[in-house]
Amino acid sequence: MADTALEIDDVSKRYGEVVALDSVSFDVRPGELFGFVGSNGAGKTTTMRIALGVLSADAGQVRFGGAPVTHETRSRIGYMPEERGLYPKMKVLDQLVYLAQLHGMTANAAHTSAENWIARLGLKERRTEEVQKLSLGNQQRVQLAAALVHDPVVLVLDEPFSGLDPLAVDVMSQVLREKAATGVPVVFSSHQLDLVQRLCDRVGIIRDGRMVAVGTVPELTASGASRINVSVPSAAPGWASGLPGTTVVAEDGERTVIELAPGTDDQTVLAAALATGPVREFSRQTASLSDLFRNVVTEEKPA
Ligand SMILES: Nc1ncnc2c1ncn2[C@@H]1O[C@H](COP(=O)(O)OP(=O)(O)OP(=O)(O)O)[C@@H](O)[C@H]1O
Repeated sequence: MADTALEIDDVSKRYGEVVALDSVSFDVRPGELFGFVGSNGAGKTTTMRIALGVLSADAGQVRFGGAPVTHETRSRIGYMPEERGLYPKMKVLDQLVYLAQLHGMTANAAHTSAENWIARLGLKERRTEEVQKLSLGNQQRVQLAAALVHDPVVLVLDEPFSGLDPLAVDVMSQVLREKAATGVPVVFSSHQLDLVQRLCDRVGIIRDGRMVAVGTVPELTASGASRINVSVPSAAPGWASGLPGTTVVAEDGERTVIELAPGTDDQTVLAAALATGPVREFSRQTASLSDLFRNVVTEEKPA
């Protein structure tokens, strides 16, 4: 089942009067790390639970490798639920071995895999401790191990980075990258947009149960306005005002931030800057997922 995509196709879900998902579609391609972002209550957990099959959709379909997700496929998904869900009194190693066997591994294979992930995730000294006695961050590492221990062909992780220290964030990031590099589609939700931008191949933004953007960050930010930072020490204040196709968004001492309307040639701005005297800095601001997110979640809703 390697090299197959996870497809969420036109999925809708209501909880009574609440429309949690309204025709949500996106796909997570083989080998891809896909970041799923949205405000609180936007519908991420609901989508992921439906993808896993622990919740049924009212309409639409989830497919893996082109076929609807079945009980068999489901057992090959690695899932990290938001509410977590380990057995608190079970010891780390026992728990992982048990979960791997539950997913169909032999006792030997389960043991080997559990020990591998324990080592990989820095849990060796904790392997015989009860999960409930671990710190939250370490519990989360165990939770990741639980999602990986049965060698899943798809990974669906609900906020795997929340509450992790920077070192654990690095470990988690590396593991997810490595897993994707083996051809597995990996989707995770997160509110840490800088991290999502750094780590993910593509992102999907959900708002009030509807997908409002799907693509790479450069694709999603390409059509919007871009900003440049200009530093002109000898310019008079207001030197940039009135340049066609531009808006001055900040002026702080010698530094001016100028927003270019789509299609505006930045060389016109450079020429105007040079006309004031020496130019110390002239650089484009990298478009950020945070800016894009703010724009799409605060836009007026379509009628
Ligand atoms: N069991 C439930 N019963 C009723 N409404 C629910 C239930 N679960 C979720 N909802 C509602 O469905 C919508 C989507 O919730 P969901 O948990 O999927 O959002 P989310 O994007 O994961 O949010 P968060 O970032 O806060 O985890 C919300 O309006 C939520 O209140």
